[in-house]
Amino acid sequence: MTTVPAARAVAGIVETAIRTRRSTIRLTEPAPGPDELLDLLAAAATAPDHGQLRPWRLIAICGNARARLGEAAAEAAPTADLAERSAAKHLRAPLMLALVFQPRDHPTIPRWQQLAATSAMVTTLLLLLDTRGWGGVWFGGPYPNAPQVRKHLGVRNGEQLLGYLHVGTPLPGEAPRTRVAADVRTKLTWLEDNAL
Ligand SMILES: Cc1cc2nc3c(=O)[nH]c(=O)nc-3n(C[C@H](O)[C@H](O)[C@H](O)COP(=O)(O)O)c2cc1C
Repeated sequence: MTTVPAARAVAGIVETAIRTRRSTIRLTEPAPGPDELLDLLAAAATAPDHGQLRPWRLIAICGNARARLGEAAAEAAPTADLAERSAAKHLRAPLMLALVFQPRDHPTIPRWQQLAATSAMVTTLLLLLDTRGWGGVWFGGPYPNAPQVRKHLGVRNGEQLLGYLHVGTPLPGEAPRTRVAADVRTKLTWLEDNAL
């Protein structure tokens, strides 16, 4: 006889948090400070991670440091217009978290698994921010591979900048965006063979 497992008491709350989370693009002050960020990061670091390699590090960029990073990114832009736009992007949120992937050479844990673990950590961090009332969104750039940006942030050889989390307070009065449910029926295949 098979029995259905008992759900943990937090099941409904966790599921609601996941189903209602949205990325927040329009952000304002304040943003979480260093103590809260470390606390959130400790929680996010519980995400699945083969070998607990934690192959990542974050760089928190706030205040005038955002404008200076914006200048470095602007240098990498191919046109003056894109330079201006890319510089402005660095001032959209009070806090930017540069996501640095640090893959290790490992005999049994390939790079792709380390990248998957890093992505799981970032996704968990976004969910935690959202549940605490902070807003956050993951942007891939601008120009994460540009030498100017890598040098400015001190991204070392072998490391890869996976973009930035913009973090802050959702603008007051913004209605939460509703989500169109994904049709996942074509995303799941069952293989079953009950033959004796
Ligand atoms: C690795 C990664 C990079 C992303 N880069 C961008 C980006 O550069 N620009 C953008 O508009 N959205 C980007 N997105 C998508 C947003 O972060 C966000 O997921 C999207 O706006 C959907 O919002 P939702 O998270 O509320 O579903 C990226 C997402 C991921 C996972």
